[in-house]
Amino acid sequence: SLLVLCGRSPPLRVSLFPRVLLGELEAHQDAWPFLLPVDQRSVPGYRKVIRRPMDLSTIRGRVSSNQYPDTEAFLSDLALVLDNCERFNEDRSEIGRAGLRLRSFLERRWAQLLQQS
Ligand SMILES: Cn1cc(C(=O)NCCN)ccc1=O
Repeated sequence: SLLVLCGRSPPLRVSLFPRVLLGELEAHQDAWPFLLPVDQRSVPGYRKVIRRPMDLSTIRGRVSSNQYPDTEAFLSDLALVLDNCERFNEDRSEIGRAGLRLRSFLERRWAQLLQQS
């Protein structure tokens, strides 16, 4: 019926934006600190300071198993990765700088994708 044709779910290409963005983040040269969960045994203080650890492989698993109810839940896990990084690392450290550069890329790239929606 017409309702099916003008359904409220986002157009297919828009619903693929998270996968497009995640693939580019995983390939980004500044993603290396964020690809896997921080090893809490080898990073003193991490477990106490960071209450909700998050990383790109965990997000990839959730995307692949459709665990995100909406795009906002996906974006909020991405923000958590970078917020944790800013909380735990000095801005001028290697990892701190990588986090700031990756966040800048993420924000610019997401805005670009939205212009295509
Ligand atoms: C995001 N993040 C990563 C590390 C780390 O050591 N990652 C291993 C890189 N090979 C330490 C602190 C931190 O906030």
